[in-house]
Amino acid sequence: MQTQIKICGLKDEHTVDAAAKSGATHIGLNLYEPSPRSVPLEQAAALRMRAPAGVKVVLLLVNAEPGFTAKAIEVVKPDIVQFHGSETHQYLRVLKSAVDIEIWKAFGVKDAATLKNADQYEGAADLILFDAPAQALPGGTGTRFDWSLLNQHKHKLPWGLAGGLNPDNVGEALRQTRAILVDTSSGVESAPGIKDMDKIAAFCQAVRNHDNS
Ligand SMILES: O=C(O)c1ccccc1N[C@@H]1O[C@H](COP(=O)(O)O)[C@@H](O)[C@H]1O
Repeated sequence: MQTQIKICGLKDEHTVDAAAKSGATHIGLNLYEPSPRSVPLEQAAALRMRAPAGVKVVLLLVNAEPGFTAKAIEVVKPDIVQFHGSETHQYLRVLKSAVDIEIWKAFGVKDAATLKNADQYEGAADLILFDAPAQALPGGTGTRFDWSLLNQHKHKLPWGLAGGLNPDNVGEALRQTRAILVDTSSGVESAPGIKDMDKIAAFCQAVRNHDNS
């Protein structure tokens, strides 16, 4: 089975096109203003329209107000919303019953307790995204966590891997974790917030090389 590939933090149509052409299955649009990868709502809506059929659009929010969340979903019409803050399973369960799109919840993995906490999101999220712990930003840190923790846990939900993935390490990450989805942002950039088309292509190729090995 092909690994799903999410390229996150796209800000313009050229990088959306490059990600799609390279074989990304998902693109991420970031509405978290403090991030160098954030885009205004209107730009996210325009980029959503640019994504070709077959490429799923993931809207990234961090502790957004419920009113803004509802507006963002209405304006952008994403396939998926990725919550990357401290959103509770109770909140996401209510939201999930009200919308007809996938809900993803990201966690910064410190230790085994993080993975147990993620299990509580059964029925509240469709997929868990395991990322490195927050630093100045809650994500997009370019750092990894201890992948071996993932193999020591009996997961209750489908999960994907994020955090410090790049073209050079994603093959090894997949060998070690057998993740069904990999997600990268800073690992395919030349500077914070500036995507590098060659790195996007190399990342996708490395994933496909793994899939075909
Ligand atoms: O990318 C960001 O700036 C960001 C900001 C706030 C929350 C999440 C963010 N990105 C997500 O974090 C993962 C890991 O990033 P990286 O590959 O380590 O740079 C990324 O894929 C996004 O889903």
